[in-house]
Formats: sequence, structure tokens, C-alpha cells
Amino acid sequence: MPNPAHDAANDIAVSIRDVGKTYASGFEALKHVNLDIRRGEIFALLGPNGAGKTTLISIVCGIVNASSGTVLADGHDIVREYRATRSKIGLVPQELSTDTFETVWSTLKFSRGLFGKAPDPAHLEQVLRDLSLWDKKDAKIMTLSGGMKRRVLIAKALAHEPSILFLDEPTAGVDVELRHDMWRMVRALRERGTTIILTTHYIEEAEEMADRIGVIRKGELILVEDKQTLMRKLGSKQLAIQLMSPIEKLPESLADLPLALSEDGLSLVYSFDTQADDTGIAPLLRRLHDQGIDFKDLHSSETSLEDIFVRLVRAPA
Ligand SMILES: Nc1ncnc2c1ncn2[C@@H]1O[C@H](COP(=O)(O)OP(=O)(O)OP(=O)(O)O)[C@@H](O)[C@H]1O
Repeated sequence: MPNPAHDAANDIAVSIRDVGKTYASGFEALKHVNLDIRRGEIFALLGPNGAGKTTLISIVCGIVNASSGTVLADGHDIVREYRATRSKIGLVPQELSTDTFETVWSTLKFSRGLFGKAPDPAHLEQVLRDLSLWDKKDAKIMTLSGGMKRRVLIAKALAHEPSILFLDEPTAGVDVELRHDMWRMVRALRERGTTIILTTHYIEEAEEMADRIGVIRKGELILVEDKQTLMRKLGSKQLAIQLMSPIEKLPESLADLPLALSEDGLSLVYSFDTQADDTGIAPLLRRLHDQGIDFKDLHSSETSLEDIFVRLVRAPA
């Protein structure tokens, strides 16, 4: 008989319970964070600078000790079973701290060995080929371009075949082409069953990649939501109506509508809920016509994840 409780636990790659971190300086970087990362998902952790993203990742990866709480990776406690859990986790850090005199190949080989994995040149070759690094395998890392070095960081994190991969700001400062390459690669990893957690400043990246999104602000996880649900819940659409001639103010008879007049009086912006069955646009246009307000153009736009994010992190605590 399958055990539902066991199966549910099995679906969780990382379980973070009541984790807090107070640095020696007395600064409380994380406050009671609770989060379950589901197996096989891409989870994006968003937050402004200093929100605690790197601290949280570093705790799960065993680089920083939590002041309170527990973390399970693949069902094992990251403190008590450090070696077992660490070998399941790959970390692509923000900063390049690779032994730059070493070749790409020996760096990967060494990294795999560190986690107690038997040599597997075929796996390392596959990783390098996937990252378009195969022809650089004998190059010293110091001779590579910044973009190539980033790829090496990812290759290094994958050398020991982790099932959970953390990427801390993976595409900060990289060009558009490399960013898109990385996105492709991350998706391919997910398709092979790897759980991915990434932090990013680029909302576009979360919008493009994530299955779920967590927003962290001042050490607190203020929201965890399915991306689609988040965009549906908090998103709104706007219809911009370009008028034929300017109006001074909105007629009183239209005051019941969510309409705003631009400063130059030449356009109206109508906001509507993306979840509503009826947008109300048809009656709006009829009422404008009845008021003698003619328009020459209409165009609609949707709130992006960026708008939603800015609203969330700016909201008073
Ligand atoms: N070793 C430390 N000692 C004291 N305070 C620290 C230490 N490391 C980080 N902090 C503080 O903890 C807070 C969270 O830092 P963290 O690096 O986790 O943020 P972040 O969300 O990753 O930011 P960024 O987006 O800038 O990388 C910051 O205010 C930072 O100054």
C-alpha cells in the first residue's frame, strides 16, 4: 500500500522549517523562514538587495549555519547528515572563486572527487558539451572570457550529478545570448529531473523560467505562489485610450469607472481585472461616445511580474 504521507514527503526536495539567521554583528538576516521546494520544479527567489537570498541559499548548502530551525534536503538533515545531503546539492555561486590556474577538465574532475563520487569522464564530457565548453576542456580557466568562466561555474556545480541545483544570480552581468543559453540549459536540467532554485534580480528571468516564485523582503518570506496564479491574482490589464481632442477633466457621469486622465488630457487609462469575466470595455466605449468623447486609438497592456514585484517589496511591512 502506498503511504500518502511518505509520498508527499517524497515530493519535497528541500524542506526549510522555521529557519532564522542572526549574524555575529547582531543583524537578523532571516526570520522564521518556512519553505518547501518541490521535486523537479524551478523555484525563483526574488528580493531586493540584502533581503537574505544568499544567506538562505548558503544555509541550505551548508556554507552558513542557521541560528535556528531545520533544513532537510532529500529528506535528510543538512547538519546531521552533511556529507550525504551536500553531495545531492550543486551550487552555482555569484562569485567566481575557481582555481584559475587549473584547466577546466581538472577543475571538474577535482570537484566531482570532493563529493566522493567515482570518476566518470563520460559524465564530465556530457556536462562540458551541454555547456558548449568541450573545446575548452584543456584551457586554463584564467584564459577564458567572463561568460565562459560562468559556464565553468555551472559545469563545476554539475560535476557530481546533484539532484538539487542552486543558482545564485546566474545571469547577473552576462550578455543576452549567454542568458538565453543558460535558460535553455536550466530547462534541460529540469526536464531530466533536477530541482532548480535560482535567485535573480531580473524579473524577466523569473517570469520566463519559474514554476513558482518566492518573494523575500527584509529576511521574511512574504509570498510563495505559483507563477501563473500570482500573475492572475495580482495582475491587471490597462487599456489606453488616445482621445481625438484633449479634455480638461473626466465628466462626473464617468466617475464610477476606474478611469484616469493623463496630465495633457489627451488619453484615458482604464484598468480592469484580468480575472473578471466581463472587462466592461464595450459599455465603457459606449459611454464615452454618449459623452461626446471621441478617440483615435486604443491599446492594452498587462501588468508584468515586475510591476507586481515592485508593489510587493515597496508595500509597508
Ligand atoms: N557575514 C555577515 N555578517 C553580517 N551581516 C551579513 C553577513 N552576510 C550578510 N549579511 C547581511 O545580511 C543581509 C542579507 O544578505 P544576503 O547576502 O543574504 O542578501 P541578498 O538578498 O542575497 O542580497 P543581494 O541581492 O545583494 O545578493 C544583508 O543586509 C547583509 O549585509
